[in-house]
Amino acid sequence: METTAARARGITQTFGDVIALDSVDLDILHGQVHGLVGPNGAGKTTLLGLLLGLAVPDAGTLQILGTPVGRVLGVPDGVAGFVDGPGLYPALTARANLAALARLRGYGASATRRVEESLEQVGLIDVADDRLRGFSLGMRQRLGLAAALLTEPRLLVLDEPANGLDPAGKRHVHRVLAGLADQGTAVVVSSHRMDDLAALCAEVSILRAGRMVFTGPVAKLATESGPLDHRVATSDPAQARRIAAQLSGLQIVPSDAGSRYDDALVVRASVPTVDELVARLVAAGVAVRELGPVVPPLEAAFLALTGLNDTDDADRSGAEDR
Ligand SMILES: Nc1ncnc2c1ncn2[C@@H]1O[C@H](COP(=O)(O)OP(=O)(O)OP(=O)(O)O)[C@@H](O)[C@H]1O
Repeated sequence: METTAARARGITQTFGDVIALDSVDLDILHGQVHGLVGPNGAGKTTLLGLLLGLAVPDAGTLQILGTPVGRVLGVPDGVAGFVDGPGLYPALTARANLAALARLRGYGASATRRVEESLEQVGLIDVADDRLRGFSLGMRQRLGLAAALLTEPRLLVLDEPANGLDPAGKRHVHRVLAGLADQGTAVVVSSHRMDDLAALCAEVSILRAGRMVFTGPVAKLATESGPLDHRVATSDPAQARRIAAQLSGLQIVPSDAGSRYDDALVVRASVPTVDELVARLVAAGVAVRELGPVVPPLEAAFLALTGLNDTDDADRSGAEDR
């Protein structure tokens, strides 16, 4: 089987004066969950829409499941998913929604099996005969995923599938997506937040204002952030500060008024320099009680690459999502 499920080269998409995607390259591999992340308006939905055949790019080439995408709209064979929320009928039950889709797609004898398996997979079997109208946002998201799974896709494209899900629901959906990837499906999911994707994705792409600022393995992204801020809580903060001040390549980060870091020291330094600080503290008899990055490395790389670390916008958008 071809290892690349989707390949984009130099994809550009404009809406009037707005350049939604600016010469974007992307490779989506079979057997992996690929995360697409970026701030509001970065171009995530536009890119996912292209993968789903909802639009054709103004420039560049796009190949999906081995077939070059031409100028004609339409979901390519073997591709399923949704952008801007799943399109479903509120007056129908979950089961009837899926049965209607299965009929539309002409699944014939395999329709019932596919409907029941999809409901089972997303954990909606117990509410399968409830009308969608009464469903929470998270349950609708799961039914949207079930609708995509009906087609047994080889490329699954989901715009913020964790939107509206509680932590247990999110874990469930993540398990479903990881299971599909294990069976060889290529899965693309978008999110605003790196930490949501870190646990799920082998590869990640970061868009900023229509430009791809990073695409590759998650492990590589962690090395992109440069020196991180580390919080160091010790038995003797004053002595720790004096020792830290003597280390080259280390910057002491001024604590905020009414600090969230209490009297712990916050230092900006590479990991080897932080290791050296710990060695010197211990040698001087200062106990290290807590040590860790203030922002996890992947989140820090995301914030640095998207420019969000200059403001507290990232914290705010995160709070909305949680
Ligand atoms: N149909 C459209 N008409 C005009 N402008 C559009 C259209 N679709 C997207 N845009 C613009 O293109 C840019 C990228 O939008 P897109 O929805 O792809 O971003 P996004 O990363 O999905 O954002 P969000 O996280 O807010 O969903 C934005 O500036 C948006 O306003």
